[in-house]
Amino acid sequence: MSADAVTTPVRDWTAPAATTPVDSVVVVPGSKSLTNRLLVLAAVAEGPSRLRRPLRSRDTQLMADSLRALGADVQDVPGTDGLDWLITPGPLRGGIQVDAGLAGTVMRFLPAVAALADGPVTIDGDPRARERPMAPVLDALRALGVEVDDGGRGALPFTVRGAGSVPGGSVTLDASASSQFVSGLLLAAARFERGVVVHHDGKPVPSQPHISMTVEVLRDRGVVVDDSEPNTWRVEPGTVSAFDLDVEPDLSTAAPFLAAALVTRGRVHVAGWPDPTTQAGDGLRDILDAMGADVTLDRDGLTVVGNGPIEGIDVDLHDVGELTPVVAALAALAQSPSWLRGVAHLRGHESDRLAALATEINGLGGAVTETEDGLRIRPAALHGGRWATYHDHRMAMAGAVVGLAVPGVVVEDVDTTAKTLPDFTERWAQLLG
Ligand SMILES: O=C(O)C1=C[C@@H](OP(=O)(O)O)[C@@H](O)[C@H](O)C1
Ligand SMILES: C=C(OP(=O)(O)O)C(=O)O
Repeated sequence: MSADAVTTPVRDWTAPAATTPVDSVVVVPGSKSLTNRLLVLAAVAEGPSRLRRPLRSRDTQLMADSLRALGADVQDVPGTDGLDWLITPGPLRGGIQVDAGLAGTVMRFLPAVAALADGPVTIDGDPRARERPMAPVLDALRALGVEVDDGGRGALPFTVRGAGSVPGGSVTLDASASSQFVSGLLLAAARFERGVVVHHDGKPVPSQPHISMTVEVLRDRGVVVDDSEPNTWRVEPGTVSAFDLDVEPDLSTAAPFLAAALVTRGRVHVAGWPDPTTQAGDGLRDILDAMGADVTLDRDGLTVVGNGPIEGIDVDLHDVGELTPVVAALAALAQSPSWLRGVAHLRGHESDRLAALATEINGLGGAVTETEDGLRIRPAALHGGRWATYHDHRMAMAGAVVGLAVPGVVVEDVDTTAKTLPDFTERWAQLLG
């Protein structure tokens, strides 16, 4: 959808209340963050790559479509479990427009790739995407020798004037609003003439596991990355090796399903939980344990059992911000107060998640106070009502979690979950049997 597109009718969905404890084995699809990183790397690699069990969702389709427009051949091929992606890199071409939708990974990862194209690449997205912070990436690209036209907005839409090559070099930016600013520069930097040295200067960078993920996927492709100095990342110029690999399941997508074990005092097993992993969602193990669940990781996967009331939690979510909506939903159902801290940057996510969570939980009778960088959530008796989702997949999933315990929660525009999980409501029905 472009910012000017006509909006389609939305589907409201009454979240099913659980009448019995859930007891379910859940298979979640591939990680959004890994799929979109690997698609980018495949498009700048030295040969064809195969992505097995990739996530197929709005965010990853937008990335695949954008890379096709840029000249990569991205084919659907039958895999062992659904369709794989076979990506053959081609000369990167300009003279195109691409749609980032509401995908942070597309809007922040593509500009550096577009800079390698042989002409202008215009990137736009949903209306809300135009409000998401973008300026540090565009300014950094300019400092690295790339021409970017953004009409002075520092936001979508903008045009990267690809010149076929990027000089690269050293750049300082403030990545306190999003780790994706750093990841987006590093992912394409091996193809810059001098590589890149990125320095962060500002409040701490959020979502550190996502930067570790970027560094790891680059190193696994033979790219030399030095992250030994705090807040500095150096990528040497060189080639990116082609690959053939399985995408790990998306652990952040697992969050609402695991939360259901606590809410219903049931049991949920997520198959194939990777260990070790750089995914932020792995933080769920400690968070759910602290909220009163029994959490067991073994070679088959992760099992979460809810045996008693949900405990409130005092937690800094700065590194794992994308878990906040589901943690807030659990906190709203807890028997003791919670304080979710360190997530001011969530105001620039798909929605202003702090405002959205406070508004929606309070709208059901909750007791939530927004702080500058988080939420204070006190126990309160909740009642049914409408739950607005603000085009935010994780708001919809948080509404589903609340609805397990509170009959009559109507999640507006539930299909916004297509950003990362197109068949969310079917999977939720399966979870509840
Ligand atoms: O690089 C990535 O794949 C992501 C980084 C994080 O972004 P922020 O650092 O903007 O929070 C995370 O919240 C987002 O869901 C995915
Ligand atoms: C912040 C998120 O997404 P994006 O990749 O669009 O930033 C998210 O999925 O929680």
